[in-house]
Amino acid sequence: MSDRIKVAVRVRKPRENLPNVCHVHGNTITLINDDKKAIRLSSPQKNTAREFRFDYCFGSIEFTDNDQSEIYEKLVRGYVLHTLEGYNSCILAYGQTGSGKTFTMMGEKNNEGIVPRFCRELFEVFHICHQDDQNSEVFTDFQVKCSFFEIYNEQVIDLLSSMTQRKCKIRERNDHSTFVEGVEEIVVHNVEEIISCIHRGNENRTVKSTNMNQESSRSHAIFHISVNQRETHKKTGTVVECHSTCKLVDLAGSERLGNSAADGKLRQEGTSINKSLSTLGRVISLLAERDKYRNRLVPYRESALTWILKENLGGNSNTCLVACVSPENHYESLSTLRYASLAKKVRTSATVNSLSHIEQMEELKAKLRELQNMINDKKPTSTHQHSLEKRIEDVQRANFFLEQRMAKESQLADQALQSTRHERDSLASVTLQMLESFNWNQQLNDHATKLRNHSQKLENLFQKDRSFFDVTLQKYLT
Ligand SMILES: Nc1ncnc2c1ncn2[C@@H]1O[C@H](COP(=O)(O)OP(=O)(O)OP(=O)(O)O)[C@@H](O)[C@H]1O
Repeated sequence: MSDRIKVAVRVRKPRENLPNVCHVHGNTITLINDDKKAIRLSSPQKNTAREFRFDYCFGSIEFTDNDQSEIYEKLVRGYVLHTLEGYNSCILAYGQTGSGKTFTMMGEKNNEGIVPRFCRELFEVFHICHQDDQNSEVFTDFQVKCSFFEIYNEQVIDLLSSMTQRKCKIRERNDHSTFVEGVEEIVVHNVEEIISCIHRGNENRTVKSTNMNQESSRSHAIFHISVNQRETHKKTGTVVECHSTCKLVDLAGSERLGNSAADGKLRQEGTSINKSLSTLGRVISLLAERDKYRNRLVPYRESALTWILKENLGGNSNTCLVACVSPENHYESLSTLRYASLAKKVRTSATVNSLSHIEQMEELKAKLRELQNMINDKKPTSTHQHSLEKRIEDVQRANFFLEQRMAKESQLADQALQSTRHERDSLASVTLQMLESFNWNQQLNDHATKLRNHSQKLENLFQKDRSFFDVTLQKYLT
């Protein structure tokens, strides 16, 4: 789905005794000059007055809890749903220092901002889905991981790592999207775990006191949520997987160095912040006029911030910019509103990152084909070719020796086999002879037994005859 970046403006309450130069009417903002004359944000070519409209405008007259929940409900809830539908999302808070970016993103203890509210709702929806699963034909399994890092002086620092100041690198994938390598990704199972990650990361953020803000963020902070959903059809067993990410970004404040920075370190931080924000501005303005500057290279790589946000600014993402305005300063407010209205023109093209197992297999097969083609197409350079040829020679030589050794061993094995066979045959004939003599002995035994039986019978007959003779002789004598 191709859609433009949504832009919301949040005007905070002016500081004590300072005039409010920014007025909110519905979705329109009017900027008032110090002499109370309305300044028309006019186009330079035509001198016609023009009002700037945004998708949402929030004017904070009173600091109430409603402000935070109103922004969440009108603007952010939709992005929770996008994430659950499988789209990548990104919400960025932009504005001058002290304008309320951290307040908008993180909030305060009893008045939470976008990030904790987003996480709470995400887990609430999972809970509802699990309850629904009992009556549904599909079973959904969710896995949520989060990471939290900051970009401080152009370096990416992991805010959840157990190692202090763990620096990470930004890498590009084959599909040209970027990621932070080596950042700790924590698997979270419930709201408590994810909220504790937010708190832990916030405690590790680089914050300092400046002339403009007691607790000024000196870095861009990115809370990254990745959601894996696995839907299994109970009857058919078909599985559909879906992976989406959401980046919630609290940018460091744009600042006029004369206003905010005093010593060298603060100045250096301020310069680095302004540099990355101006690269973000250039990327946004080139993307806003994409049709006009189709052949111009978008300078994503010129700052760590734009390099990490590449996909969210010009690729597969539903993105939203919340521009925070401090209404006491006309110049700063004007600059923020101009930045925000430029972002309105940028289009991204979000697609659902969902894959069935068959599609996943196809994707893997395609990757395998790609790799095979790469191997086949690889044309070695002359030095590479030389070393390859040498290796082939070595392998062939080793192969020859192996063959020789195998032939010798097989000859020895043949000889051993012959002598074993001979020994076996002679043993067999001895066994046969022994068997024959054993049989003969057996026969002799049988004959002896028979003879013994016969002699026994003869003895019996003889005994009988003898007794008969004795009886007859007795009779005769008497
Ligand atoms: N809408 C608001 N309601 C209540 N308090 C606010 C609001 N906006 C800002 N504040 C308060 O103003 C102060 C400065 O806000 P915050 O630190 O959020 O500014 P920031 O834009 O993040 O500044 P920096 O860029 O210097 O970090 C904080 O004390 C914050 O509580």
